[in-house]
Amino acid sequence: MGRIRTAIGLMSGTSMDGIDVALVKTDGEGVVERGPAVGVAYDPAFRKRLQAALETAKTIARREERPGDLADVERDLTLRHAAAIASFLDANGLTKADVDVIGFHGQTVLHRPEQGLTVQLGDGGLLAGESGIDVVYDMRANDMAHGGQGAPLIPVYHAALARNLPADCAFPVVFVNIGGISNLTYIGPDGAIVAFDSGPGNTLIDQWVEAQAGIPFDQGGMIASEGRAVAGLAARYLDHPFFTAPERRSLDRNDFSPPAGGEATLEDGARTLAHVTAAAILKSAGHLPERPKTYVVCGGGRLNQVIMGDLAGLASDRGAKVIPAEAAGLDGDSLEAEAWAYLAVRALDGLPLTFPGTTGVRAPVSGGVVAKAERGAVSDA
Ligand SMILES: Nc1ncnc2c1ncn2[C@@H]1O[C@H](COP(=O)(O)OP(=O)(O)OP(=O)(O)O)[C@@H](O)[C@H]1O
Ligand SMILES: CC(=O)N[C@H]1[C@@H]2OC[C@@H](O2)[C@@H](O)[C@@H]1O[C@H](C)C(=O)O
Repeated sequence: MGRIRTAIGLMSGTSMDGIDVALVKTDGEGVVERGPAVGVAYDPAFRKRLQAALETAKTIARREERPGDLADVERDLTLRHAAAIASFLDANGLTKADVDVIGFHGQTVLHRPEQGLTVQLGDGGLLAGESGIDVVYDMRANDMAHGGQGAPLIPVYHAALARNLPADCAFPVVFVNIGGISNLTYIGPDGAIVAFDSGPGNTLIDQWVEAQAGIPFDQGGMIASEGRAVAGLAARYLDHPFFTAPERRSLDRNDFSPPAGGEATLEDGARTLAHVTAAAILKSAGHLPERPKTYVVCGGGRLNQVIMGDLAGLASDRGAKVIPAEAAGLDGDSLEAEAWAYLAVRALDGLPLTFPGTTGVRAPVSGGVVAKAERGAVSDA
């Protein structure tokens, strides 16, 4: 067992709905003690700025470029993370001295694995200075430099959690994260890990209901529950070459676009896209080495009852059961942030973050950049 550190993970995911903060005590290996967690929502104006940042980022050719107002957005984003840390510490009666490291994801604004390009806004040095805590950030780049897709990174944390699942979670187990994009991690009976992005998660639904009704997401799947799936529209998404590609690859939020306004009613569009989200996961799972027996679902999409209903139905047809993370004793909202805390500790100890079976990297590699609190210095982890 390695040294146990107290780490805080910070995740601003592809849904751009806010910052998830979670504390974990861990040795970066088998010891994982999950602590408090909180979600801090972005105000609508900042969410719009992030959405605009994705457009601006499309011109980036080298990952350090910050065209347009991206440098300002990065600073603002980082200061929001610093404020989230300050209020999290305060709310939990902690001080910076109680925390060894922060794992800082930042905001992905561009992800083009085929070009070896992935860009996360987030100034680790600024966050270390503001919080007074060492920060590990930019954890995707080293994987890409070694031939990986730069995502998903969460599988090594799923594998750690899989060691302590309730006895009724039969293996193979698949952890599914339904965020903006969905990704899955397969853990075989022998502990083998296979992981990849599995398709659009909530991003199409969010963009659809925003454009059609001016609301940010389909709470509980209420809108979808009043609609009917449009078969042709669903097929258009599920026939995307991504699902039949010989090699699994990671996705950019912009790889799938929402339907055009006239293609469905608000309800039918939401119903169709909820089905696409569920069916995409099962379609991608067809590339796994063995049929999964249990799906453990994390991320905001598990709160959409229509997605969950379709997922349960499709999985049951294949002899598998679907449970939300909470039924496995986990917290489906904070799991990604917990993972970034866990990854930061692994990075400090030089342990691999990614593996050939998770990102396609040539050999297991560590990663991340360390920004020291006291000196404002930055170095590779
Ligand atoms: N109560 C709810 N009912 C239905 N959907 C919800 C609910 N709460 C959140 N969501 C959906 O979950 C999304 C946020 O999920 P999550 O925070 O897991 O994503 P993320 O971390 O931003 O994305 P990613 O995992 O792709 O990086 C929201 O945009 C919304 O679509
Ligand atoms: C490039 C990037 O930010 N990818 C995210 C995104 O959101 C989900 C999916 O696409 C996954 O590949 C990844 O995040 C998770 C947390 C990961 O790296 O494991």
